[in-house]
Amino acid sequence: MAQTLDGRLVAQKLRENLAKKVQEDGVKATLAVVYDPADDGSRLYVGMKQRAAAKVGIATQDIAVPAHATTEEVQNIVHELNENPQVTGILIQAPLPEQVDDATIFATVAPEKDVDGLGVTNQGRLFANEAGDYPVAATPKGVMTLLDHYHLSVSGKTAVVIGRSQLFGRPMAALLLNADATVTITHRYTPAEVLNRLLAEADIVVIGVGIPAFIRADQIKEGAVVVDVGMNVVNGKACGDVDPAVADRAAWLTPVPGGVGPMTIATLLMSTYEAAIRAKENPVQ
Ligand SMILES: Nc1nc(=O)c2c([nH]1)NC[C@@H]1CN(c3ccc(C(=O)N[C@@H](CCC(=O)O)C(=O)O)cc3)C=[N+]21
Repeated sequence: MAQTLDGRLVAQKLRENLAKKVQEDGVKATLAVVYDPADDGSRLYVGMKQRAAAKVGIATQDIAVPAHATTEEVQNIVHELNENPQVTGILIQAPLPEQVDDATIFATVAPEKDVDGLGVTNQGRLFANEAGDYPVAATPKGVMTLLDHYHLSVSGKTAVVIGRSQLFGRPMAALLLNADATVTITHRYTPAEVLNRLLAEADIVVIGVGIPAFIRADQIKEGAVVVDVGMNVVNGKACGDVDPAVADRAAWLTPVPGGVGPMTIATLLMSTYEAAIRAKENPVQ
């Protein structure tokens, strides 16, 4: 039976440490969250982020995108937040209304306020494995923190990332590569037999495709580490992309809920705090 990678527990520790630091440093951080209020998931997750931020002493400001806003209009909202000295961090909650190009909006966020690391400057730094402090997408960074907490080294391991989004798959693969794993990214055009061949060899599998039970136990190598980034609702209950029976073959598995989700939120808050500290140390002239 797989051991649990308990994201809820680790995230709670991270938030407790962060709350102490925010208090000691007296840093004022304000996170602006730009989101689509017509998206059920976004309303739920934005509410969770606000409550978690309030508990650690980070202020939030939520900006609802009007239903018919154009990409340019949302860019203008972001420009104003970029110039607002009160706002230390900006999160673009995906997905925005469908007529808005998410990637263009991510790229509009000022790099020093881009706390989810989704703009081209910060993604470029990540892909170049640049040294130094810069924000990295919260979900994949949270996955790395969780693996590290359980002393699961990725160096020299074979990793398969399923999904190639700007939010998850691409930065996940970059982080694993930067940590010296041998990484393959698969996606919707990867033939099933290729995926199965790769999974049979994978020491680490990280999946985020939004399809319940996409991965079954017989596809996984015995003793693998399986990280489930999926966030689905089936019969009113949260579930991931991994069939629960995977626990019979994997050595380690993240639950849903209680795995990657809480790590994402704790990581976002830490990145928001770090951006506010950097802003204090290097004020923009
Ligand atoms: N720029 C951007 N960054 C994101 O990080 C981002 C985003 N856009 N858009 C949407 C997704 C989704 N997301 C979640 C975060 C936490 C939980 C979470 O904590 N879930 C709870 C369960 C919640 C429930 O019960 O439904 C858990 O897994 O335990 C879920 C989903 C962040 N996202």
